Amino acid sequence: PLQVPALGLHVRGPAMLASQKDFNNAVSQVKLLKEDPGNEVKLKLYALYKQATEGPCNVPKPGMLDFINKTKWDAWNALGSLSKEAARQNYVDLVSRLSASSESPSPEAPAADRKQPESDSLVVTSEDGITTIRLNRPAKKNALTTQMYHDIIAALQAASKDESAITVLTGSGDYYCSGNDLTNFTHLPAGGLEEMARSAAALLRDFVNCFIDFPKPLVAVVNGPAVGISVTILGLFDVVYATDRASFHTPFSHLGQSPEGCSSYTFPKIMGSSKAAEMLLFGKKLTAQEACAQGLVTEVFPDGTFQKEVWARLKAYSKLPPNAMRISKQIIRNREKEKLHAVNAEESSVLRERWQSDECMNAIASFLSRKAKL
Ligand SMILES: CCCCC/C=C/CC(=O)SCCNC(=O)CCNC(=O)[C@H](O)C(C)(C)COP(=O)(O)OP(=O)(O)OC[C@H]1O[C@@H](n2cnc3c(N)ncnc32)[C@H](O)[C@@H]1OP(=O)(O)O
Repeated sequence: PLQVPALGLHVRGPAMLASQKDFNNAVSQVKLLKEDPGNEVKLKLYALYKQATEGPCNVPKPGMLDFINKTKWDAWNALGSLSKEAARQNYVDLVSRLSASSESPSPEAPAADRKQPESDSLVVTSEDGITTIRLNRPAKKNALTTQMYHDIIAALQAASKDESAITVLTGSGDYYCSGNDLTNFTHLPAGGLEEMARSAAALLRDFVNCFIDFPKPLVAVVNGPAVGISVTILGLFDVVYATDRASFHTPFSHLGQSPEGCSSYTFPKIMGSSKAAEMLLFGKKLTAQEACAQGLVTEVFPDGTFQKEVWARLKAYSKLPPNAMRISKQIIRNREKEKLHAVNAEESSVLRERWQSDECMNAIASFLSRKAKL
């Protein structure tokens, strides 16, 4: 069979083509799927549906800022001159594969061990004197949604007042965090791009302020690669433990953006101005060992023993007198606080402008249409 490269679909001979009735049934079946098939598959379904019902893409390309319609248009347009009949067949085949996989149980794990369905993108637990805030969107590499920024703020505020001695931020799955969820920029409010940038800058400022003001020892347990804001705020943690699988990447220029999380101030202080510039201007990705050598990471552990070693150490530290730890942190942090708040305000206001720039819009559109990866 011929391949339609962008979507990996097959074109069959006429004898095997699905009827209109099969197609109508498949359209109804999609609504009954038990599991959300994810955006990429939904985009395929959309494109095939349009091709099957209207033929090759025949509408003007939406504007650059109209992310969602432009992504849909790209998917439809990528089907080129695929015939309506072949598109119908591919749609039916895809729905039948989706229905089969949503009905059969996952073979990976025995029932007793299987992970419960994710109900929440952030999980907060308190045990052994440690409050753990866990980013829990492993399928999206723990990218931070707008709701997660709000939830992390609330979790930090609660942790600052709870009984625990130490607070930890970590991630579920193979990533620590892939930074800001780039689809946050596609939900344009009534006030348009300007209003989106204004409210995102206000939220960013509140979010970073919570890290600046956090009164107890704050530890990052970096369980895998870290990108963007999840890297920059590490400069506001007290201790950063990383697996040797972790990497540290701040691709702000690639995204038409600029540094946040006070990194324009903390990174040059931590690693010197030229190493900081290589990361923040040129997006140089550091290995865990490099980040440790440059002072951003406290200690690197082999991935195989990472969790065991780190948690054993944190449990021991959590038994130290909590007031002494708080007071020591205050002395270390207090003389810097005013400066950090000023830096945060400036970075947030520069980003507010950046988010409205063509450079930024183009970079995000490019990610969303999956033409580019870091
Ligand atoms: C209040 C607002 C404050 C804003 C503060 C600003 C912060 C700035 C930043 O944080 S800049 C950094 C932004 N992050 C990125 O640019 C990372 C983008 N992601 C990638 O480049 C890659 O996904 C990867 C390198 C992290 C991982 O690549 P890999 O091939 O291993 O995995 P996938 O690409 O297939 O990813 C799996 C699914 O996860 C989705 N995803 C990953 N990261 C993000 C993200 N940052 N935003 C949105 N979605 C993300 C990816 O799209 C895949 O989803 P799918 O399975 O539905 O396709």
